[in-house]
Amino acid sequence: MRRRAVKKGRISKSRGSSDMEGSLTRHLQVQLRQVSLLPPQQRQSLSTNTSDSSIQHLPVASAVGDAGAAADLDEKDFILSQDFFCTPDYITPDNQNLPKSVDCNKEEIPCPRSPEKINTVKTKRQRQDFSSINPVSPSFSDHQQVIELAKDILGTDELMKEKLKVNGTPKIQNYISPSVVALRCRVMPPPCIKNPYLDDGMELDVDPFGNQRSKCAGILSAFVGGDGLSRYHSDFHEIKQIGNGNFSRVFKVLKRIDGCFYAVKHSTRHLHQDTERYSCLLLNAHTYRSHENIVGYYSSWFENEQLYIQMELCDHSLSASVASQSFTEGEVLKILYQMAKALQFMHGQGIAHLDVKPDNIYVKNGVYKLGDFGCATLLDKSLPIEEGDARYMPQEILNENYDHLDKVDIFSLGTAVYELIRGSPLLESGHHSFIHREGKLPLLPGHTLQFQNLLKVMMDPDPTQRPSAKELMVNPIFERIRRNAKT
Ligand SMILES: Nc1ncnc2c1ncn2[C@@H]1O[C@H](COP(=O)(O)OP(=O)(O)OP(=O)(O)O)[C@@H](O)[C@H]1O
Ligand SMILES: [Mg+2]
Repeated sequence: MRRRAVKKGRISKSRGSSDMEGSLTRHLQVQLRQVSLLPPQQRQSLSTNTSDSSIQHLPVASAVGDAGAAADLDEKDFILSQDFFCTPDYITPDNQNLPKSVDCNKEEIPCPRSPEKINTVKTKRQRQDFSSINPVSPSFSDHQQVIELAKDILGTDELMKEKLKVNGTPKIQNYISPSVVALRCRVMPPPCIKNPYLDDGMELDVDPFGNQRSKCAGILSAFVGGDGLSRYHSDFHEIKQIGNGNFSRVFKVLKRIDGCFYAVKHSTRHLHQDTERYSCLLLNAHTYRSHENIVGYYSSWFENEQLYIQMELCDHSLSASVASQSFTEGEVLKILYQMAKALQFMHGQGIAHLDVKPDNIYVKNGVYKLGDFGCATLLDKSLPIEEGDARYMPQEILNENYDHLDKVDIFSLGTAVYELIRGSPLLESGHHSFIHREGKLPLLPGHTLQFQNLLKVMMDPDPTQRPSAKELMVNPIFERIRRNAKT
């Protein structure tokens, strides 16, 4: 099983018509495989424990694995948000999430478990909550705010019912209006500009909400503008675009509810099939791991058939530095050591990155982090393989030998480091890229023999001769870095 990438700079042998689907389907398979590795009792308990956000994808995965369920999923516009148990899903049609016994087409729905008294209390609480989370327009009363929003969202009949409820003299009792459900889903979290508990040194010079504070326009456009409900716009305030990929755009955003900055990647690929969507969500949760040298992952979801990934915001990637600065041996060794740590972690989880290159090595506060898991796959070759950038791929990959996928990452890392130390980008084809694949590295004047030998062995044409990430980390060349890390 193999796939070939179509990105610029990537190997581009035939992949049939499944260029875009390839990694996505593979993503699904990665997750399914992991799910199936769990013992049945554990799977059972996980799938029933919906309060644990880290495993919320499991029921979805098992649904995909089940043929009957899969057919069901085809028919429905199913809820795709990973945290679907906790937050409203903004792409799901309004009625999807209601209990089966509730007929969502009727405005007046009997609610057997909601006696009048409890309804009143709930209404009060909802009003209070809304008031406390509305710093955008503090002069607006909560009631007024709800009604104003409702005017935009609901029809007049529904509005009357809302008014009656809010006034505390409900004419219609034991009743949940779909309008109320819809309205609840449209409540925007508070725009917290800066999280007071974090001191990450990243502050905005200007108030990102600008004059929207005094107007309702901003908040309303986030609710009802463009394509309808948008989780992206209601949860985040977009600051600026910070990157452009082949199939993606990356934005610096401020999350309204916690006041922290994140990077959100919009995949510009349109994912029409449920399986494609699931697989994207699931792989992302699976591969972005909690490790100091791996770009942090927070969440992913779909809007308008596009995948959104909320990630840790980094300062920049190393590709920006290749042309502008040349690295000293000491700096490069630091990068090498930290990337070896990231790879040791990933390989230990049975995952190969397959696209290690300066572009995918990010820097944050002086710490190097491996990111972009678009080509990640399982080491045991049980999944299709999509190689990354051809310039960083060893010869065995070009020969379709996938026996040592972990060593492919080692070769790519060696090549990336070689490029950084050389201070100029590798060409897509030509003398240098050919030579480095043959293990005939030109000497690097001014650099220690120990360092040059290490690069040479990392880029050995025979993958079995290359050190593993674990072996790399204990190389004596990193002695000083290890000592410094301990102190
Ligand atoms: N977490 C992040 N923090 C800061 N900047 C980022 C982050 N992720 C991506 N970027 C920026 O966005 C650019 C594009 O990233 P992306 O991974 O989408 O590129 P790509 O690999 O070319 O895209 P694709 O995955 O579609 O092929 C990066 O080069 C980087 O400048
Ligand atoms: Mg990338």
